[in-house]
Amino acid sequence: MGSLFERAPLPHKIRPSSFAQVIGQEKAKLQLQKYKEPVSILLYGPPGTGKSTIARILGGSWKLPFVEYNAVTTGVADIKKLLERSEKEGSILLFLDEIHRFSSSQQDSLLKGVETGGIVLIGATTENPSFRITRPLLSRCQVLKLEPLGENDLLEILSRGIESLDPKPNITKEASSLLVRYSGGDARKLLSNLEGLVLSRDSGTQIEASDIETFLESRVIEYDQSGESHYDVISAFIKSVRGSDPDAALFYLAMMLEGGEDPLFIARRLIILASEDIGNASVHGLPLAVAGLHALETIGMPEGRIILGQVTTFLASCPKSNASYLGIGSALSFVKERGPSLKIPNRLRNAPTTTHKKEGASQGYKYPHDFGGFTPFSYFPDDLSDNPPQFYRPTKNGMEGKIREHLASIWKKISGKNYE
Ligand SMILES: Nc1ncnc2c1ncn2[C@@H]1O[C@H](COP(=O)(O)OP(=O)(O)OP(=O)(O)O)[C@@H](O)[C@H]1O
Repeated sequence: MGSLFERAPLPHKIRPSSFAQVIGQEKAKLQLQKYKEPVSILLYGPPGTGKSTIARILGGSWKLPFVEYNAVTTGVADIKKLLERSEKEGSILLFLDEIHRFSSSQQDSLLKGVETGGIVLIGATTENPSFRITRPLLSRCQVLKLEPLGENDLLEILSRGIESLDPKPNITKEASSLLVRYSGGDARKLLSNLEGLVLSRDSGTQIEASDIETFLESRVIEYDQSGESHYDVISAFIKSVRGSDPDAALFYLAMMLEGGEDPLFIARRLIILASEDIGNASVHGLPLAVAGLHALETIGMPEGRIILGQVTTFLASCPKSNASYLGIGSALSFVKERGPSLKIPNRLRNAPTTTHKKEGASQGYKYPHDFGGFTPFSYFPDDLSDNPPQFYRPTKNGMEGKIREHLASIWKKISGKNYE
């Protein structure tokens, strides 16, 4: 058991690292321990009952590199990249949380890897796989159902949590039962509530049933981490940052933190936003968001809230541009349509040998620094030179405005570019 990070949230800190430490789930454990060789599995069960925990344990016992994605923030391109990596490095265990959020075509992108064994998939879902997982994927996976954790299981997990806290809190039996009842069978919620409760009180005082009620009542916002409200709040959060409203963004950030959302999940979403919605309008956005994730991993909670608060307010206050996001999107569509038939022009090829030179490689290339840093030149394949496509259309926002002015000034005599 344990986490790399001393200050990691309690559920992470005491996550079981072997089947012997997993409480309950006897039927599933019995079945899982039979899988000596890697197999792809769909774990179906209520939130906080051990799905990601089990995936990690399997990864360890099969000695496979472990990659964790959430289907909400993952696309076909990520799966393709993983497949390419597995072709070079061998099998990879992909733990795909919320797999039911993948569309049919996204699920199809997993088939090749699962079929060849390059990707050993462990998909986690709270929804019945027969309805939400495509037939071809379903037929390639073992389906295992995790049961809701019973009262005794939850009490055992709670006492593990209590034992691991320093100083060890003093909680009455009634208070423990109440915490279990309010967890709704979700061990993560149970442990997060315990941690929140202990942090909100002076150490050494006895925690009674009435304290639990007061504490939980103060959490006015009903926030269901794996249900619809999780997606509604993260969506409202992202939209507020994108919409440059730091106050609304902080409001939704606070809602997520109060509700026990995984802070690392929030930090990862901010990294994507920094590139997708701010991009070159403020080039400080992406490095700050990445630094935020690293800082959070090092510092943990509750201080991690300060880091998330800073990253959120900065990104919300930055000028916005989705020009590079749109640019790579249209370049990818273009290459998909035209790419294979287009040749790299000789003037851009390297000429390391005399044969290359004889073929004309590098002939006509103009080294921009010989011309003061820039000289007009045709970089596209010859078939496109007459009418070169323009993918990047910088906005006038923030620093991108300067980029746009610069590009306009150097490319002004060249047809096909439009920076007006
Ligand atoms: N069966 C269990 N035995 C012991 N601890 C558990 C068990 N299930 C969950 N936990 C505790 O709860 C935490 C969260 O569990 P885990 O991430 O495995 O749940 P999950 O089923 O993947 O949830 P979700 O669907 O919400 O992602 C774990 O880190 C661990 O501390």
